[in-house]
Amino acid sequence: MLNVSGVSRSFGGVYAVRDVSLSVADGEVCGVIGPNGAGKSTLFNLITGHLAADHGRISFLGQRVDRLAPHRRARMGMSIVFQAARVFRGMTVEENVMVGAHGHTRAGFAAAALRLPRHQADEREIAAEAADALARVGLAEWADRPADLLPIGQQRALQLARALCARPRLLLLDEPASGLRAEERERLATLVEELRAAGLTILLIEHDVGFVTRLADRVVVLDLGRVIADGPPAEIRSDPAVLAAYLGQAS
Ligand SMILES: Nc1ncnc2c1ncn2[C@@H]1O[C@H](COP(=O)(O)OP(=O)(O)OP(=O)(O)O)[C@@H](O)[C@H]1O
Repeated sequence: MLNVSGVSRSFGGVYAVRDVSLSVADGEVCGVIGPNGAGKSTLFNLITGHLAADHGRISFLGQRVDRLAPHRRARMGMSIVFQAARVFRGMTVEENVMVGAHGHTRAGFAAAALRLPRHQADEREIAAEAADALARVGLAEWADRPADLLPIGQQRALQLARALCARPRLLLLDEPASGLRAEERERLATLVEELRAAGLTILLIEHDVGFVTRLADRVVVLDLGRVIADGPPAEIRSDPAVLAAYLGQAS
């Protein structure tokens, strides 16, 4: 579904991501881990289109996308949950999720924002989808409350519901567990497990190694911008190069 091939990106002559290749198969949960400064966020932004690569190719659903703007990649079915919780203030939880659905309706986001008549036919369909997505992430009873009153764990769940509303082929999660308390993290892990069981393809970039090795079918490890390991979680946990990279970090 996703193929990253020989991708590099440098800042001021220093490589943040260097000759990175990885692929994500249909229905797979792929985790990307690595110590601080390994290049995880840079790689994530290269895949979503928020950063341009200096070299290499990125293909999605068999089509080259590395020159496409983020919204074009989103239209093709990439849905992102950003690390920083972004909820629209002054909107309810349900309205926040409905925003995610406008990309694939006939009238589209502009018509929705301007409240054009043709948008109103879409509105019922979107509301039903939003309700469905909220139920999926366990937020159904919060639907009518102001989104900015939600605790951080539930704001993350709201973002997930918004991403699901866009009917993603590939869900991209940027450090979804960061800033969450233990029980919120546990709830999020359960949610990702449910999405995985439903067959969704997920790329998960994460600091928390335990979180990733629990959820991912395959784990790619970055260090100093390069891939140092790629394999099933059990193999990654005992890989000497991975242990050395994390030990180097701790010392
Ligand atoms: N916009 C930028 N300008 C200059 N240097 C950058 C920029 N973005 C990233 N870097 C550098 O690239 C390297 C990789 O950074 P990146 O944020 O991708 O790593 P990371 O694995 O996400 O780190 P962390 O876990 O700390 O978030 C770092 O050395 C960082 O300082």
